[in-house]
Amino acid sequence: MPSSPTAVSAPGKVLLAGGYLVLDRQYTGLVFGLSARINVVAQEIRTSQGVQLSEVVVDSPQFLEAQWRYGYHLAPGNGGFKLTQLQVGSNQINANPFVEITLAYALTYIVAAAHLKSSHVFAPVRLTVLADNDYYSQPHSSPSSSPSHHHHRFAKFPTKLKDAHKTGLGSSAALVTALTAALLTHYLPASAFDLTSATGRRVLHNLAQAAHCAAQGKVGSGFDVAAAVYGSCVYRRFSPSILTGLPEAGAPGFAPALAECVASAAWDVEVAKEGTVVRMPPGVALRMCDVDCGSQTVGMVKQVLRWREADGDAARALWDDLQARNEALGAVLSSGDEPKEADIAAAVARVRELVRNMGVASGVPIEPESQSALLDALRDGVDGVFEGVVPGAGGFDALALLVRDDEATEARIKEFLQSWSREKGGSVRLLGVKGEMEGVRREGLEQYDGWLS
Ligand SMILES: Nc1ncnc2c1ncn2[C@@H]1O[C@H](COP(=O)(O)OP(=O)(O)OP(=O)(O)O)[C@@H](O)[C@H]1O
Ligand SMILES: C[C@@](O)(CCOP(=O)(O)O)CC(=O)O
Repeated sequence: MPSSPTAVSAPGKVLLAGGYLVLDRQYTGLVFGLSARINVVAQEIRTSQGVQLSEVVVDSPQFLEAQWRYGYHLAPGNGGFKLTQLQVGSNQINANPFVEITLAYALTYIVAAAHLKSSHVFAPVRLTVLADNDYYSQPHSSPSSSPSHHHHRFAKFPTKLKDAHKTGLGSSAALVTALTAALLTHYLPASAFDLTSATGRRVLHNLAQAAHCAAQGKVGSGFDVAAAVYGSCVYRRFSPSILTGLPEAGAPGFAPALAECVASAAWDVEVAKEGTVVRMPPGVALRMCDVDCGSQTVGMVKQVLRWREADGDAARALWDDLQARNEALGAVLSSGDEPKEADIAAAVARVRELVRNMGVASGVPIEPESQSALLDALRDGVDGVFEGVVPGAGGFDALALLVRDDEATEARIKEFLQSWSREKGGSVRLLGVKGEMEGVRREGLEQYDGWLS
């Protein structure tokens, strides 16, 4: 009997306050999960009786040529599973390192940590990835223009995934987290992995962080994976040294090292969400704007860290002040009494001020002038917009706004952004996403009608 399909989803992220600081364990980030989710459905592939296949198929049916098929085998010297991408039709192989590395990590972990025999055979599986449309800024067959009932939530994009313009909501972290969660839930008994338990989430978090760092080729703060697992939180990063001894997937010793790493007590990450540590007050929404003006700055993190190194005491004083203002913003948002709109606006403005100072001091366009002008115009010209920031690393790509949570405000923002885009050139657009508290979760299958083959 094939097992029944398993569906999970993980949210996107926005770092409302704490960009750069959160790279250092002495500081924290104010992280919000977003209502845009990446869903993964795991289904057993039926094979003819007696036929055994070591195969995993990953499909992203919203995009062109987005299927990745892998065979896998155990690598010698306890190296865990090594994957080999198989050609699909006559198409050139297009690698997806986030998918490939996550599969290698999750399958290896399942065998190594669940004490399965190393000769363990997995029933072949198909994983279908469905992402909420706001992760990508391409025009698409929107729900209203698509009469077919099964396209009501997930759009078809007329591009390959590599050509899709991402909006920066953390698709890779949500993907890695949801894929890992789907595989662990699908292959392990509930007694060995339970997504809803604190232990299950810790295993998922540690494994997804390790896989995401390997796929990215660098160790960031990891706030995006934390948001995908835990949802909105105050985040203090893990010490990067936890990952330094880990061999590459497939290299000798990888399997036991991964199991040990995931279970290690050295994970010193702190995720605070109990009580009212992080939340949006009633009547307030966190909204995102996509700023698609084409300019991008690379190396921002390096340059800010270089300034911090060089400026020593002055930089430390600025970061300490900014941390206090970030915490004050968190406190205003989560205070038991309903905060006044003016208090929210003032707390965000105080954060913005020091972020701008950090940008000037480091020479990095964290809140570039064009973004300052847009934020000021929204705040001063649109009723219901309290304040906003350039989130995360800053730059030209996005804005996060704190606004009154009603349709009239939403309509005013949209209208304002249309005329702003017309007058200034470029394209600024309000996304549909809102801040949301919940992290990874199991999903029912009904919402994927028409997408599962
Ligand atoms: N729908 C999807 N199906 C399969 N893989 C996906 C999908 N969406 C994203 N990915 C993977 O994630 C990668 C994009 O990750 P990247 O970290 O560059 O962007 P992001 O996480 O969305 O943005 P940011 O890090 O700026 O928040 C893609 O190249 C692909 O490997
Ligand atoms: C600059 C940094 O603190 C935030 C980057 O955030 P984003 O990718 O711009 O959302 C880097 C990090 O936390 O890994």
